[in-house]
Amino acid sequence: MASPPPDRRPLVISGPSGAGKGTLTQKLIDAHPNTFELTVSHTTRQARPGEKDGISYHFVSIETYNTLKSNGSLIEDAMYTGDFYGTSKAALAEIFEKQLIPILDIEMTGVKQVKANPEFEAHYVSIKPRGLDVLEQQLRGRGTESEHNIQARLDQARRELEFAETAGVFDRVIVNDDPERAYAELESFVFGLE
Ligand SMILES: Nc1ncnc2c1ncn2[C@@H]1O[C@H](COP(=O)(O)OP(=O)(O)OP(=O)(O)O)[C@@H](O)[C@H]1O
Repeated sequence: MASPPPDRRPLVISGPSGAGKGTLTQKLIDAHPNTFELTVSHTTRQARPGEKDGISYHFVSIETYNTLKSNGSLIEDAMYTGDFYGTSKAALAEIFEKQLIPILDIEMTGVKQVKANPEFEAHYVSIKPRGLDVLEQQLRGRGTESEHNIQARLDQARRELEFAETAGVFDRVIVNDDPERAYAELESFVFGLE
């Protein structure tokens, strides 16, 4: 897998929280650091232990977030279980300047916005969990979320799974039944090997 993907369009990866999209995305970036880079979103949510500002997210106040939104700095923005998340044009530009392919790990509201933007051409991949029960186990196992937050994420997951079925949105839906197999499918897809 030495040669870069022929298609340099950004990659949008979506799917319910806990489906493993973060892990699969990170694996793709770790395996191909000279090809892909994750866009760093702005968010109003609190940083979790171990998350670093400017690396996991740009953690900002609601005031700062609203300013970015109102001055048109965000290419997409979404509210997710009570917090705001958005991709700045600057975060994308930084990656393009390095001649790398941006990967956006975003939820469905954000996907709808970039999908509707004629100036933003991308590949769209949805990652699905094997089932909602598996998702629930993963969310609980992580131990970072409150019960209320877990329920909110599961409700959102149901909506995300329905959205993934919408014809014409995703170029590929990958079921994360086995992490190795799902990764192989993602890699083959993005490198245009199939
Ligand atoms: N800029 C953005 N626009 C829209 N959605 C975003 C953006 N940044 C992050 N998200 C989405 O917000 C959701 C919550 O992200 P967060 O990091 O708080 O939780 P998470 O449970 O760790 O997510 P995951 O397990 O899916 O990586 C995720 O589905 C993520 O894809």
